[in-house]
Amino acid sequence: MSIVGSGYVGTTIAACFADVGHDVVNVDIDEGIVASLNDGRPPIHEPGLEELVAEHAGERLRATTDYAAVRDTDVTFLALPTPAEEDGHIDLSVMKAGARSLGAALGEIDGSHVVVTKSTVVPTTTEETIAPIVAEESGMTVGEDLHVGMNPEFLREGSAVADFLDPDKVVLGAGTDRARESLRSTFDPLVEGADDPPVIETGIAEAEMIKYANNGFLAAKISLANDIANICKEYDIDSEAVLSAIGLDHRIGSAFLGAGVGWGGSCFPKDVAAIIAAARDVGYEPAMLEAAVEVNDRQPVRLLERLREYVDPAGARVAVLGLAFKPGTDDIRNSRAIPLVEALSAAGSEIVGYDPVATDNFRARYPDIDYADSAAAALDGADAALVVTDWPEFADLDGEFDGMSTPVVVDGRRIVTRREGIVYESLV
Ligand SMILES: NC(=O)C1=CN([C@@H]2O[C@H](COP(=O)(O)OP(=O)(O)OC[C@H]3O[C@@H](n4cnc5c(N)ncnc54)[C@H](O)[C@@H]3O)[C@@H](O)[C@H]2O)C=CC1
Ligand SMILES: O=C(O)[C@H]1O[C@H](OP(=O)(O)OP(=O)(O)OC[C@H]2O[C@@H](n3ccc(=O)[nH]c3=O)[C@H](O)[C@@H]2O)[C@H](O)[C@@H](O)[C@@H]1O
Repeated sequence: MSIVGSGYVGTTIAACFADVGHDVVNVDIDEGIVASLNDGRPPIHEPGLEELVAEHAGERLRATTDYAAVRDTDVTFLALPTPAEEDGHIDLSVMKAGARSLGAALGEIDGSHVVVTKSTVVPTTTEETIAPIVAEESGMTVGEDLHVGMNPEFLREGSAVADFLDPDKVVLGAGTDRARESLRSTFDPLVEGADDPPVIETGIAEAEMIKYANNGFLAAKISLANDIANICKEYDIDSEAVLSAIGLDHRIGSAFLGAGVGWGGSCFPKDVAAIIAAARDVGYEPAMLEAAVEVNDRQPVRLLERLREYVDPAGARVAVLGLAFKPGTDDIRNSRAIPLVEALSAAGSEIVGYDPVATDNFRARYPDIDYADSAAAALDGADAALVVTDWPEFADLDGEFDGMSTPVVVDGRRIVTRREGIVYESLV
């Protein structure tokens, strides 16, 4: 099989498919990524990925910048980025470029080929945008020698390999029997090795929509938890007690009820924005998803309101603890630290950021704030601390607070333990 795009998803699934016995070729335009993979080193950091790539590179796993490699395979997965445009709409420019290159390469084959969208795309994209481009460039005919499928991905950064190899479900969207058969045989060895996940065979647009429904529901679940936690806060009720109690109802479930400063990352924000924009285009105003975004946008504002109850940010030295969008990653895309740092800068604060692994990425975007190489150093002399990412090490902070000039700690993730000698305020 071929996998076009070798980023978070493309590399993870390539290594995992190789591990379950497939011959895999990764096609990426980035020569550095290709060289690194062929050397046995993954271009991204994910637990377990290094071992898999090292084991299979040069054997069942290889990488190339040359799309011609797809001709020796019978199925190609497109794992290319689908970012959001300024107005929230999905930006399909990279997908279209990939489809063009793929089609041009397929033009020279005799038999048939299956093209599967792995990227998150709004409903109808695969059939109405991707398939026609591949068909036009290749001269193939959809449903005859060109078969199309959609296989959404649910892995999380930080546990990508484990999530892919042991999924809650596998969704196989297919336009023809040939595409369905190809998806089945691709996933059979994985499904057999996993904990018997349900396999949902469905149409292509349904598969596309399942991905947005999944991410939209999870993002909205967090926002609803935040809404409830905000009410608790106003009543001085312990939101954790409330949320953990409702999580015991199996109809609600305890996952993704973590209230705090909200959701970020490379996917929830862009995917919720894209499905809202797509829904409006077809004449529906998705009020719940819009509210999920509104609540999420308010959480950092509320955190600063809490801070202002104790410290005037103008001229204050504020330690921002946690710059990554979630613990366990150096990814800062749509991190909640971003709106906070921008608002603190606008208010005239002197900001010092600290993150166990994401500092370099944050510094590249915000070179003008201070950075510390430990939480203790960030807290030293600070007038206030904002806790933004729930890194486990922040739960152990204790004597480090003694170095603060005024020990005000405003906790956006309810991770710091209250102690004598600090003014502790939680967001929720
Ligand atoms: N990152 C994640 O945790 C998840 C991402 N997704 C979805 O998967 C898709 C891919 O996301 P990521 O892997 O995170 O993207 P990424 O940005 O990490 O990787 C994309 C790769 O595509 C390559 N590329 C760009 N243009 C190309 C072209 N014309 N031909 C060949 N290669 C090209 C880039 O060099 C890069 O290596 C997106 O639709 C995303 O929403 C879905 C589930 C999880
Ligand atoms: O489409 C995607 O790319 C992926 O998006 C998310 O995965 P990811 O963004 O890696 O991270 P999550 O663990 O879901 O966290 C997302 C954000 O929600 C926040 N969060 C999560 C859980 C919670 O209870 N509370 C909460 O605020 C995290 O801090 C983080 O900012 C989904 O969980 C994956 O299933 C999906 O495949």
